[in-house]
Amino acid sequence: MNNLFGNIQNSPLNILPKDGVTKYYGKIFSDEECENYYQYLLNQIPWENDEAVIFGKLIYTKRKVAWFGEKEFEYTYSKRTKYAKFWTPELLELKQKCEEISGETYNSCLLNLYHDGSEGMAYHSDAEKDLKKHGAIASLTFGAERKFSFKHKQTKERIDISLENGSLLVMKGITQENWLHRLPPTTKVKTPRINLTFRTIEE
Ligand SMILES: O=C(O)CCC(=O)C(=O)O
Ligand SMILES: [Fe+2]
Repeated sequence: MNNLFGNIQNSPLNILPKDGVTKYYGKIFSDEECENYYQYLLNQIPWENDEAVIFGKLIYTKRKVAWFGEKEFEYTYSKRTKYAKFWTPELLELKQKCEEISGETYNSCLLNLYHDGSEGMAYHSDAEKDLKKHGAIASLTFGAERKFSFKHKQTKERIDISLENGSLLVMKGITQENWLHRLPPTTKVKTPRINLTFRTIEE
């Protein structure tokens, strides 16, 4: 069906049974686009690994991070204030693609580089005060396919999904209020995965 944005697949179903809306669009890039973006991100992003507090979350793992946005948004990093770097043309392309497909807008992006399955991210929700309340978060995956898990804060119900190369996942509505999510470590994955989460910062 054609709409404002061209030829977009039917909106996928909510993968959460209640208390939030999270949609998995599957692979949205061609194999060639995936490879080009993967190489670009791996080699051209100024990855940093250090302790950091981003959106109130202490980061102390081996995974690397980078932070971009439409302006120099600030965040606390090892007790120093760091500023978002301005979008690169490639990140802007990726942002626009997420916006077209999800029908939402974003003004910043946190990037994560997990070198292999030994690196992951513990259960958390992304609902810090700087983030727009109930704002959508669009998550892109390039590289290794990894499992991603949700856990309901009250019922402890779990939902697992596999995030494939070139895929888009969008969490929105009251998802962050009611569900935690994590990227579990695994011994099975030996290659890097790059994740981009597009978000909306409110000042
Ligand atoms: O790597 C992922 O898929 C998730 C990353 C994440 O949850 C975050 O950066 O807040
Ligand atoms: Fe998150």
